[in-house]
Amino acid sequence: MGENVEIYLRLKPVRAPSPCVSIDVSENQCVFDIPRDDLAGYVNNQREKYAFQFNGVLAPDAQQDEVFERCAAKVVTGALDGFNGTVFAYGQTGSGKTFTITGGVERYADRGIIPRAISRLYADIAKKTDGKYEVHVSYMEIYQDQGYDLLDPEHDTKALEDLPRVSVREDDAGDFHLQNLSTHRCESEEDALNLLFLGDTNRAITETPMNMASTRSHCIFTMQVERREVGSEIVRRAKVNLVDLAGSERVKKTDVSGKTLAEAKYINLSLHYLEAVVIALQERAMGGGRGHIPYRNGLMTMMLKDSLGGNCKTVMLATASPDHDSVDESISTCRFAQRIAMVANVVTINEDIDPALVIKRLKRENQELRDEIKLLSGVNDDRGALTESEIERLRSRVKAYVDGGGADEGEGLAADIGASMMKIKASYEIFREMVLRRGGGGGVAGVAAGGGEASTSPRSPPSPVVEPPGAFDDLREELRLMRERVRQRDAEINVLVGMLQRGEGGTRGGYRATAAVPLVDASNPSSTLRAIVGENENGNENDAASALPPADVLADRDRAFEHFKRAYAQNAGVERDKSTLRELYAKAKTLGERVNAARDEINAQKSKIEKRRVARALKTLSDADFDPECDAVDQAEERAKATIEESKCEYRTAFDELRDVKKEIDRLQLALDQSRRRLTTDFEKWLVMALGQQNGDGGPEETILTPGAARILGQTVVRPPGSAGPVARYRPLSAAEAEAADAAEAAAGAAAPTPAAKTSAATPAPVAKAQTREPMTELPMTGNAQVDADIAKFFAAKNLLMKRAEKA
Ligand SMILES: Nc1ncnc2c1ncn2[C@@H]1O[C@H](COP(=O)(O)OP(=O)(O)OP(=O)(O)O)[C@@H](O)[C@H]1O
Repeated sequence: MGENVEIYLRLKPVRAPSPCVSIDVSENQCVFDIPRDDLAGYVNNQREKYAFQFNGVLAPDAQQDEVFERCAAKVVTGALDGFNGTVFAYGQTGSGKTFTITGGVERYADRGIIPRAISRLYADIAKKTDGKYEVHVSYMEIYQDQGYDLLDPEHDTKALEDLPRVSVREDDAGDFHLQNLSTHRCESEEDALNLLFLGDTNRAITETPMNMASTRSHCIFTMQVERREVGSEIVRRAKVNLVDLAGSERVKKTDVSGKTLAEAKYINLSLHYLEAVVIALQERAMGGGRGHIPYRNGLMTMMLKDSLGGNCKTVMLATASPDHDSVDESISTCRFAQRIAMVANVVTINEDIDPALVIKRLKRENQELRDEIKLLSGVNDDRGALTESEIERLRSRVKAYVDGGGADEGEGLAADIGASMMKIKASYEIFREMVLRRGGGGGVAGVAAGGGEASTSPRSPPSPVVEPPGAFDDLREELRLMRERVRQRDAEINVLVGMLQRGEGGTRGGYRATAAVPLVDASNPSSTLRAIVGENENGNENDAASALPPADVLADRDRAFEHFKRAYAQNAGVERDKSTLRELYAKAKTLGERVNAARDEINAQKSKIEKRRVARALKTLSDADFDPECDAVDQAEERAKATIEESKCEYRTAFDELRDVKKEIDRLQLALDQSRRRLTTDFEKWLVMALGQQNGDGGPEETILTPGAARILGQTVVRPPGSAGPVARYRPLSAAEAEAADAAEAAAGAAAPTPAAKTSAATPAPVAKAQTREPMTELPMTGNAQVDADIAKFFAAKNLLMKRAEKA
């Protein structure tokens, strides 16, 4: 997609704006109307009116959020879609470039494009569900055409020379690569903001006294965004450059000498190179020029190669001061912007194939092909017979496959057989024997003894299999264990479903349907209760928990919970974790205060230095004899720098500690959440069992609950035909029954039962309702079509609830 660079003009608020400068925000125009008398000192004395057109004009009262939304937000959003982007500020010294790109330190609302871009990027990433995003950040300063890494964590920075130097390498395709510039992975917005703060602080304290109040260097903050789609080999990479260029004023006007002149020359030179690149691009856009774009001349132009004439959405923010003295510089800024607007970029999504994933896939395909070749050529099968252990391994694979039938087992079987025809045939033999013996053991004698040959020979018709004594014992035992496991799962499902329904605050506030629960080991009920509650602190079993609480405690869910919690072994650990968490919070608070205090101190010292430099700059202008080189060592500034240095150490130490504490808090909170969930689940199980046991009943197959007990559990009780008295047999409702119960309740206009936790055991309403229902028929599995359909419906409903429970 061909896209021209967008240009915006931002005027800085000044006390006395020149009457020569006017803007039309709705027309995006800025007009300089200069009386003929004033022309002598200005850029072109043949004209008196200059009108410049922009993509947008931001008036002096435009706020930082408007500037971000209009100029930079789309560039940030584009990066998430894989488009490179650059926003750069260009204008004379003091016109507001740094204020626009980085922001002011006084007010939160003054934060500039970089911190806002960081926040927006992470906020947008949080909303994305289409893949995994990673952000890397780098921050570089270019001073006298030399790059410096502002984010080097190793060095104790006192001067610019302390920072690592960045160099550029050009590859065969003419692309430039930065070397020795650190990039930092940022998991969160906070990480990225802290790096920005570190870079800004380094930038402030490495300014030389000769810099005065103006920035003599270019700064580039880069965010690289990488997106990987789940299950795809394609990776999208895009980078966003946020650039604060050095002041663009002319040397002759600033009338400086010595080191400042050298700096100004460098700045002018690099901006001159920038201008040369832009002019060459403009000529190319108009169909002329030599086609060569002189990016290679300077570091800044190499850095901006993609942004100017390359694959990048680029926005230029021209900043200008609308006061009388700055009119000529403002006109030249606007002229430069007009040239930039001619530059056309070709913007494409940066998608790449992730080589690691491709290698993995190719390796897999390769292996499959090798297997296929072996299979077709029978290479592997000229070896001897399968060994006993190979056959045993195959047997257990085949058995697992038959038992589980899941994808994993299937893959396991295929992986084990590989490309060996001999193993495939042996597997068929094992299948055959299993079918003939109905899953019984027995060797694959033919395979073992005769090897490949024996296994391939046609088999004689199956002879009637005589079951050897005890042949099925292990299978029966296995079956019994499996049934047991199924029953346990059912109990867990019921607890989950109940929790889900109560959590959802459904219309009825209680269990809709419940299966018979294998609640208590009939032979030793209290052992089951003990198993849930666990061992106490000393490693002894907890008798308090296995002892049933009094009936009135069990009848009140809240009190029952308190009873359970007191006895619950893991509760002591939870309480300990809670108190550790409280301590960690207090520690984090103190550390946070230390970080903020250090940050405030650094900012205060930074603005102190800035003010001193402004004062000295003014003195340079007003006092002809003042020599900035002689006044280079300003004691107060040196002290301020030393304080910044100390505060920086304090900031880093406190921040590192805070990060560690935060990680610990996150871990502990996760553990606590898990413990809380376990506590609730175990309580539900315990309550079901305790209530079942209280009734003096409960066996492996089903539990007898009184209607009151059922109500405490929040369950709907269905009275089977013929049952009478205070005891209700507790069994599943079919989906049809549940629907019928709903309809009956709605028709009766009855209020939904309150959540079980708050229902008193004496409240008869829900039970009375259950008792007045038509007696339901038991659900014998007789093959009766209607009954089977009901069962099927019930399980469908149960599965649905299970899925929702899992989701929840
Ligand atoms: N839009 C604005 N609103 C309020 N204050 C501003 C605005 N623009 C700039 N300023 C103030 O003007 C002063 C100079 O601005 P800034 O440092 O951003 O200029 P600059 O163009 O980056 O200068 P240099 O080329 O020296 O880096 C600062 O004190 C800044 O707070």
